[in-house]
Amino acid sequence: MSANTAGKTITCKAAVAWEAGKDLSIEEIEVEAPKAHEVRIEIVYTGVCHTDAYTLSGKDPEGAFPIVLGHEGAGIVESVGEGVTNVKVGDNVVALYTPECGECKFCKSGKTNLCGKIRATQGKGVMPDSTSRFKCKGKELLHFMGTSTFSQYTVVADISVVAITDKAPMDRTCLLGCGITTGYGAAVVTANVEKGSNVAVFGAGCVGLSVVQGAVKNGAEKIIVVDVNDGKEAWGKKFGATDFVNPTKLGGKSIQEHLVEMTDGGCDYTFDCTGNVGVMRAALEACHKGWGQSVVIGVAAAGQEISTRPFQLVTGRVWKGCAFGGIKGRSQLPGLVDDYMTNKLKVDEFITHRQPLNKINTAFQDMKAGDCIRCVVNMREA
Ligand SMILES: NC(=O)C1=CN([C@@H]2O[C@H](COP(=O)(O)OP(=O)(O)OC[C@H]3O[C@@H](n4cnc5c(N)ncnc54)[C@H](O)[C@@H]3O)[C@@H](O)[C@H]2O)C=CC1
Ligand SMILES: N[C@@H](CCC(=O)N[C@@H](CSC=O)C(=O)NCC(=O)O)C(=O)O
Ligand SMILES: [Zn+2]
Ligand SMILES: [Zn+2]
Repeated sequence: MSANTAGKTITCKAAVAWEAGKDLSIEEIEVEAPKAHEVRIEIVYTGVCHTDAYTLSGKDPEGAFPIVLGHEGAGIVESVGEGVTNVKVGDNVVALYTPECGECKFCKSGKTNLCGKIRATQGKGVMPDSTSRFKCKGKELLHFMGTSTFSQYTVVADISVVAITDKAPMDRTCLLGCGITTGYGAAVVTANVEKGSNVAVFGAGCVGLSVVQGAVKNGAEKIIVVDVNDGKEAWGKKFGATDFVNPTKLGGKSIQEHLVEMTDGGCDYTFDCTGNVGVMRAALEACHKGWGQSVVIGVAAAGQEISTRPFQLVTGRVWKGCAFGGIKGRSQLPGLVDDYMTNKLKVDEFITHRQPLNKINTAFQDMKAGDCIRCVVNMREA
């Protein structure tokens, strides 16, 4: 399609979220050509993440409608706007909801993967020039997380995309656009789990299992998966967890008390991968006095707040969090793809469900079922 479509508007199918709390609607939409420093991508596969469902539910304070959701996508560059040098037509790419400009205060700090360059417009659902590239039935549609991967074609800022090898299958690399990278990075980059550590991972979905994978990579000794779903014990063990605890089966004892007993005083690292603020508190309080670190990864609903006794922090526990695992997408994602290609990073194992674009609402239902780790949507099957 690229030879004929560069510079022109493309009409394609997309799953449109017209309003909060309603199913997505498969529509023909118009996708404008990329402007300067923008890239138009044919999205070939996208994952569906709980954050998409969270925004669709209406609980995201930044959520606005109508919008094209989706942020876990892989595809092929169809055309580029003026001044784009980091990717070219035909490149296989992954869309990045955490961009990397390399020039802003955040990027230059060496302390975070959060890039400030386009965050304000991204949060408002528009491109960096404050306009949208999507239209449907004469109405403008908003962009989501700078990526909008639930469209067969999308436009992103050039700093929100990274080229990867064309040898890696896109139905797998799409998952590196969020869930796997988030959990793995949280363990390997954000916490930088030490060899021999005790680790507890609350919530064994795609994110939590990826934390387990990262903790194994860094040589953790004890990796305890905590989940209310007993079916997650086998999943945890498959990724290298050593223990499993169902917190609803402790006969009245709190999960933090149980973990402190299991680990001779508390965990060196804990991770919340549930988005439940009560779990976040338990994860902090399960940490070892003096040095235990708890990483918040889960996205809590609007209005929810975390709390604990300040004494927990006075006595040396550390509460922190991360987005996209602390991974810098343009610098570090190609390395993760290489790790996948050389069997150092599990990706295939996360795919439990598949759907075509025209069944994307079924993909959302799949995601909410207890047996789903990730559902991958084929965007060419509409
Ligand atoms: N910070 C970031 O950059 C990112 C955050 N997220 C967020 O991470 C969270 C996890 O995502 P997924 O793994 O895809 O979700 P998931 O729903 O597949 O997994 C969550 C797991 O937590 C378990 N769980 C629920 N309540 C629990 C409780 N009270 N105690 C113990 N376990 C409990 C569930 O049984 C499930 O196995 C979501 O909130 C998502 O929005 C996702 C990607 C990136
Ligand atoms: N918009 C929400 C917060 C949603 C959120 O925390 N998003 C994460 C990624 S979750 C991916 O599945 C994120 O990247 N956060 C950093 C950021 O700058 O948005 C709200 O307003 O609460
Ligand atoms: Zn996500
Ligand atoms: Zn930046």
